[in-house]
Amino acid sequence: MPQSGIVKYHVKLSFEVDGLVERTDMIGAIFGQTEGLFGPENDLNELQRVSKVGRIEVILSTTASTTSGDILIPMSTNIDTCSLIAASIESIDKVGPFNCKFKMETIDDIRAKKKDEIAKRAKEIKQQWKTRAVSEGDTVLKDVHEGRTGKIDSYGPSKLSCGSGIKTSDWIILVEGRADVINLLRAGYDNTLAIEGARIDESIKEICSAKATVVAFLDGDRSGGFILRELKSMVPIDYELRADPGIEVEELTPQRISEILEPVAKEIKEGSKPPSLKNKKDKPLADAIGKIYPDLNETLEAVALDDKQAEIFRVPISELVNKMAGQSGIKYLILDGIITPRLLESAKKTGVEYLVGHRLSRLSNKGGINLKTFADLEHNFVPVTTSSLGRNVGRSQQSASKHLVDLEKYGFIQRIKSGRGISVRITPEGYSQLLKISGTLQASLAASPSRIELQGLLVSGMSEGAYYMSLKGYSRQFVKRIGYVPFPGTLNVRLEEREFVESSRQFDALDGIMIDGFHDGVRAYGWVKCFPGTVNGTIPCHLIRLERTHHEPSIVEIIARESIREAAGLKDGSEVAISVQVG
Ligand SMILES: Cc1cc2nc3c(=O)[nH]c(=O)nc-3n(C[C@H](O)[C@H](O)[C@H](O)COP(=O)(O)O)c2cc1C
Ligand SMILES: Nc1ccn([C@@H]2O[C@H](COP(=O)(O)OP(=O)(O)O)[C@@H](O)[C@H]2O)c(=O)n1
Repeated sequence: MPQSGIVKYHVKLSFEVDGLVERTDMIGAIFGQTEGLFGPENDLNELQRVSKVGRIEVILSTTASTTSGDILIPMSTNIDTCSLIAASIESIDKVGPFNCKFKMETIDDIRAKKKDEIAKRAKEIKQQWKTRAVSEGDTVLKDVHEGRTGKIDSYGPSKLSCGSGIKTSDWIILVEGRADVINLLRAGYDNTLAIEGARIDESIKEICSAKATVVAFLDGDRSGGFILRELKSMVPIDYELRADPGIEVEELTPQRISEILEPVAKEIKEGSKPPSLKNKKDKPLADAIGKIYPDLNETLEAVALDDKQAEIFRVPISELVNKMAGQSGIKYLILDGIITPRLLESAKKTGVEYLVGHRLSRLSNKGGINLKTFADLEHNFVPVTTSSLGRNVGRSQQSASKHLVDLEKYGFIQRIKSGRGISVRITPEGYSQLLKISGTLQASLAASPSRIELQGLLVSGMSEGAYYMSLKGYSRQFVKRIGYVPFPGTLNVRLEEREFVESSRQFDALDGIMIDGFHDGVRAYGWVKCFPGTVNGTIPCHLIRLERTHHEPSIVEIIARESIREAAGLKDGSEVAISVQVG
């Protein structure tokens, strides 16, 4: 085979020799008798030297007195040279002392053959991919719509494109256009409605208000953001989903759609299950408690009800024992607190039948009173929306939703559907995990260091630091807030050890000196958080954390009044120690 270049042609010849010969005789005849016929550019020896002809294969078979066989010559020249070589070999009439005859059989175009193979394989891949996409779609379809298949349809007076399932599904996905509806149908979602243009149609408001859950799934570009804002001002959106940055929903693969939508679909579907009481007999009590729990929760008060569930009194728990003394006719006593032995005793004396609170402290001798917790009655759930939860923890709505699913999987929370949204509560297992975490946090905060020390190696980047640092929008603020115009650039330090990378994450939660992000009319620039410190013990600097960066977490960036490389005589690979003041 040619060493370099791609084999383009296989030149095949057959031969017959009137005598017994070996491979080397054939090769010798081919090279020897064609040499110099048509100049170096068409000479087999020369062509092989420049790797345009590969190793010549000779396949021999012999009889008692003759030899025949085939020759295969891999070539990467043009077809003219191939033909010329074939014709030259056909002109050979002697191998050693024996007469012979060569006959050109074929010139195979290897690239064409390869192309055919590639095309065949491509068809296979496409077929497999299509099959996979369809089966993925089917799974989602089965999970989400319990077997319904969808087709494109239209909705309302404006004939908005939609999936055929929007009328019957109790939740709806709002997308931007018809192509998105089609793409979501491919992925198995038929409860999709295209808003078609940023102006929100009246009929959209109508259908949304009739659905238990409304999901917005918009393009990952700027206009997707605008549409989302507009939508949110017109209709209540329970879940805000976006395609990946810069990508449109119509461009997503079925697999990606499923990754984005499935957790939400699952949550909606699971959330639709009504809460199940441990004991069905508690239903009337649970209903009664359900009416007062939202107003009682987190008030630290107690409410007493008579047998018709009418309120007798409502007092702070601290006054409850005194209040109960001498009371009669209390059937239900419900408190936003723990049922203690003292309260139990007092309730017994008053003739209370049902005593309900958040938890029971160690109690013995119930004495005929029905003791219940809100958890027993499914009433200690807190309503949440995954978008607000995401906002609170600085994550996307998708990841908040995924976290809730995971927390439930581990048994730390329970979720139920409530009204338009979901409600969650922490399980005893979740509560004990929280206690553990809070203990660890308290211990580490008590020992919280006043400096964070990091070590790493100096590395170069893509010279973007200098550009950003030179922008007026930043440099004006730097002077005001850190007291100097920094050297244009950032010194990148790669933290080689995991413990330093972990330490550096603390900066994200710490307050630093803020340099605000800004907009220059064309694009937005992110914020910068600065922490004062020193490099290698002497050079004053600020470690910066950026809202937007292309660096991975193992790289920290340092700014200073001067060039740190020059001041400390550093080059790529030099060790850098950073000491940053915190708190
Ligand atoms: C003051 C400052 C502001 C920055 N603002 C942005 C920004 O708005 N968007 C962005 O993508 N990167 C921003 N960057 C980050 C750079 O893109 C980059 O991640 C890094 O800071 C410098 O890269 P380099 O080491 O390859 O030069 C900013 C960097 C600095 C120093
Ligand atoms: N205070 C500073 C800031 C940057 N620098 C260096 O100045 C150069 C320009 O910074 P930059 O952020 O544009 O470049 P890279 O970090 O992308 O290589 C880099 O070689 C930095 O390491 C420095 O020596 N001292």
